[in-house]
Order: sequence, then C-alpha cells, then structure tokens
Amino acid sequence: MTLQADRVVWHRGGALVVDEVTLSPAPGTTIGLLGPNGSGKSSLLRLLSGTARPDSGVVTLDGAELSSLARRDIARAVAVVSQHADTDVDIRVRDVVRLGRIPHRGAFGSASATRDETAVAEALRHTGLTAKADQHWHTLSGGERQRAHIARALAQEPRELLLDEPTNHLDIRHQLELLSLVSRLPVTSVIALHDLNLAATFCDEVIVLERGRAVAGGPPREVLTAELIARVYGVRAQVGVTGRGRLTVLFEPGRLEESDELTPDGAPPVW
Ligand SMILES: Nc1ncnc2c1ncn2[C@@H]1O[C@H](COP(=O)(O)OP(=O)(O)OP(=O)(O)O)[C@@H](O)[C@H]1O
Repeated sequence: MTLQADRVVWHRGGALVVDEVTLSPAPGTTIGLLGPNGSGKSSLLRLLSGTARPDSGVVTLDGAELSSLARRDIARAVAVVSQHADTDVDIRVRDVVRLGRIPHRGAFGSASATRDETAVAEALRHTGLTAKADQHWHTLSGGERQRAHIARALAQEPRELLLDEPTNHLDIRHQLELLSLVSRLPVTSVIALHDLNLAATFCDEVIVLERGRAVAGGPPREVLTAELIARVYGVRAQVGVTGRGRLTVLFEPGRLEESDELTPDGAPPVW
C-alpha cells in the first residue's frame, strides 16, 4: 500500500483542473507527471500531499483517506518539494534541512538527536551541499536553494516523495544527479517534469495530463511516442533509442501542421 489517488476531481476558481485522475504507483517506483503548462500537474501534487482536498474521489495513504489523518502522520510518510518555495528568514542551509526532522519529533523533542543529525548530514551529502551547510539561505544560488529544499525533503526520510519540477533551476549535471538519486531511493516518487528526456531516462512510468485529464500512462517507451507528443504538446518530435538503449526525444522547431506526417508508432528506431 502506498499513496494513491482514486478518480480525484478538483475545481479551482470555478475551472476544472483535475479531472477524474487515478494514480496508483507501485511502492518504490518513480512516476513522472507530464503535460503542458496548466495541465494540472501541480494541482494533482497538491491533492496527493493533502494540502488540498478533492471535490470528489479520494486520496489514500496506506488505505486511509488523507483527510482523516493528522498532518504530522502524513508528514512522517510524505515529503513535498513544491515550486517557488522561498523564505525571507535569514537561516542557514543546515537549519533548512533540519526542518525535515520536525515530523519525527515527539512532544518532548526529538526521539534521537543522533538519528536527526545523521539524516541531515546524509541529505546534505546526497544533494552535494555539505560544504554549503553553514551558508546563509539568501546567499545561495537558485539551484542551490532548490537542492536545499530537496535535502530537507530527504532528511524527512519519507516513504513517498512529491516533487514539483525539481530540476527547474539546476544545471545539467545536477539535474542528472538529482533524478538519478531520487530514482535509486527506496521511496515512491511522483515528479512533475517538463523534460521528456529526463522522464524517459529516470521514470519507471509516466502519466500525461492534458487539461486535467490523464490521457496516457505507462512505461515511457510505450507512452512517449511522436504521435502523443504531437497531440498533447502540438510539437513535432522524433523518438528513438540510443546505442545504449536509452529512449531519446528530439524536437523539431516550428508549429505542427495538420499535413505533417508523424513517425508511425511501433518500436522506436535505434540511433
Ligand atoms: N487558484 C487558482 N484559481 C484558479 N485557477 C487556478 C488556480 N491555481 C491554478 N489554477 C489553474 O489550474 C490549472 C492547472 O494549474 P497547475 O498549476 O496545476 O498546472 P501545471 O500543469 O502544474 O502547470 P505548469 O507546468 O505551468 O507548472 C491552470 O489552468 C491554472 O491556471
């Protein structure tokens, strides 16, 4: 059992933004949430994290409806890294990461200070921030802040990790390192991503949203076809497999015309 959404529907400002989406990740897998701007990825993550309640349908954690659980109980299992999270407080990186330990504290402080400090040190190490641990938040670059948020989520030692465009500010090496780390962790991760190649490389399964609806889902190799990319994004693409067997998408600039011939579905060519 894990975090699951069953036919969730959510309206925001009168508009339908999540439309009957069902998500049932196998424990330990990495799921990519794909789709154009405004297709509902962040909204779905908010429903999964319990920060918003669906108008209909349910989100459950180990079979219990999320809305029936205490926030602390959810936070012990589910860590979230949302977009645009920032602070004006002058706080050091290590203290940001320590925030991840709060759900594990009892009424009289932490059950184990050593365990807390080990989790924080590990999270800093995994995100390459050990040397920056004592640096002040406002002196960090955008990418370093992003990594600090991820370190905070890792320090939480969650079973479920919800990440909203975690590679946004990261240089290519850190994009690869971060997703490689997340996909290797023994946690279930749901990651909103724009980069189809990163999704193809690191996700066990992807779900493609379009106007709030899940229009495709499954292993990247089955889902990420030129036809799907044309239909959902309105972009011409070639999908192939590199000599090392990695699915790769190449995009063609220019608007897609109705007369465009798309690569037929089937096994992607080897490049
Ligand atoms: N508070 C709100 N009131 C009204 N509509 C909203 C509100 N928040 C989001 N929306 C709308 O909900 C839809 C889904 O937004 P959401 O942020 O979930 O999309 P997204 O797929 O994460 O987009 P992006 O890739 O641009 O981050 C959008 O059309 C957006 O305009």
